[in-house]
Amino acid sequence: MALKLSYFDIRGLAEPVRLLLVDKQVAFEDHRIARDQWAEIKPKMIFGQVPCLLSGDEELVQSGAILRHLGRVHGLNGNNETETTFIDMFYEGIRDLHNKYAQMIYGNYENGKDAYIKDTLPGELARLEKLFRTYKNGEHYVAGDKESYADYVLFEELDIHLILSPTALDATPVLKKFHERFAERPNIKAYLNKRAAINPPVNGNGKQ
Ligand SMILES: N[C@@H](CCC(=O)N[C@@H](CS)C(=O)NCC(=O)O)C(=O)O
Repeated sequence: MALKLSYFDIRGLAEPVRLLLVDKQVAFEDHRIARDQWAEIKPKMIFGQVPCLLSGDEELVQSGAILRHLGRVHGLNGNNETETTFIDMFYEGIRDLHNKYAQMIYGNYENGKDAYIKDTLPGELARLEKLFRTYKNGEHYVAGDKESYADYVLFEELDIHLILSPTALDATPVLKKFHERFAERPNIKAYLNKRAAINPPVNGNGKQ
């Protein structure tokens, strides 16, 4: 089934999807929408927004739905109901952190960045680290021995926070190790090297 992922030329909400597809060696067209094309494309999108994954002639939107779909199709969704629910719960927790990050990035970067790093982030990461240790003390993936869609989201979330603050993970060694391990996965490593040469913005307003 031909896949086409449409999004802006930034990392944003599409990057975990790209990471998952690259890691699983699923071929896809990485369609990057230029800002001046958006006015024409927006009305064609189900919710007027992207990312959008075109799978054959099926149009999938909402980043969480896209990730869960790929999770089911590629066996990245846990081995049983308990694991699947845990993975969903973990994903939603990351989304909550990402919403706080996005509020700061888009709404209050100049005045809010330092306070976000100092007052908001440590508690958020500590909670995620505690949850991450649920399975096998966090030595592998979100749900234990096998990767899930939430691992790609977690990796990207940690990665963008390291851009924001290079010491962000110093107080959460288990998450820090996960980030280091995940970056060494051969397909991810090759993608990260390729991406570094282009260095696309993380966010739509160029702040990161
Ligand atoms: N809940 C949606 C949010 C999608 C969203 O906010 N997309 C933004 C880019 S990150 C967008 O399309 N912005 C352009 C617009 O709204 O016109 C999801 O998770 O996919």
